[in-house]
Amino acid sequence: MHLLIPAAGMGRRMGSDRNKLLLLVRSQPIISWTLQAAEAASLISWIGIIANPTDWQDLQTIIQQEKLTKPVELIEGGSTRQESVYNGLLALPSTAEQVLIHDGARCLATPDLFDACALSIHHYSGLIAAIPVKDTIKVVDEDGIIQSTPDRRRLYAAQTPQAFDVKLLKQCHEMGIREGWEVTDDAALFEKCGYNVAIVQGEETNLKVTTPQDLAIAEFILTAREQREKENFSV
Ligand SMILES: Nc1ccn([C@@H]2O[C@H](COP(=O)(O)OP(=O)(O)OP(=O)(O)O)[C@@H](O)[C@H]2O)c(=O)n1
Ligand SMILES: C[C@](O)(CO)[C@H](O)COP(=O)(O)O
Repeated sequence: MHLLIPAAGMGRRMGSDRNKLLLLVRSQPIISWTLQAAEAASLISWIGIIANPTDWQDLQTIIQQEKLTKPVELIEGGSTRQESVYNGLLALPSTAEQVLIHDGARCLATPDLFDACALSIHHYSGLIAAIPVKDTIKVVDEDGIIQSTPDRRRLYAAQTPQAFDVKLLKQCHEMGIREGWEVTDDAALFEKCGYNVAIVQGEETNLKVTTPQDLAIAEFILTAREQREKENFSV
């Protein structure tokens, strides 16, 4: 299975002066954790990192340090996540029939989650990892006045990995370009084109590192994981 990793963001909400994926969590760049999970996922055979050429040298160094056994390609990013993913789709090897797309910023996704999505995409043409929302969600008008409270039992928070049939996703992106659609995930393009998108159970810990607070939470989760591994090893 081919994996595209959008990694060409600016990290504005992080307030960082460089791509946030190069910031360290537990002494390793965020993107390193993402790559380690992709390397450990047994069903991923090829990795495309979509990034700005200004970061390519740093990324090459990280790729070498990680000693990845899977082929990795660097692909030029766009000015939005949507554009970056489209560039990634155009750069896929012609043999790729299905693709997983996973935000570089979701560095806590487990190899099992990648594999669960890679397995399930054989039954659907589009799917996403997602978890039921825990809060009550309000829809507001432009003045911030609540208009409605959707039934929480029908609400899910979208994560990545997201997986799709490559030909269909390319068509949806091209339709999006023609129609001027601006969306924040690939599933939204699929939905707008009238295709079904299924949900695979995501992970509570699969947060997108977006703000400085998320960095601290990611650090905490990775420390707890390492501690648990040590305890299991010593038993
Ligand atoms: N032009 C862009 C913008 C975002 N991304 C990637 O899409 C993922 C999700 O985006 P987000 O977390 O919003 O990252 P940033 O765009 O860097 O953050 P911000 O919106 O705060 O600037 C990240 O892995 C990011 O690198 C991308 O490949 N190309
Ligand atoms: C794709 C995504 O991670 C699903 O939650 C999210 O939509 C990315 O959005 P962002 O606006 O780029 O943070």
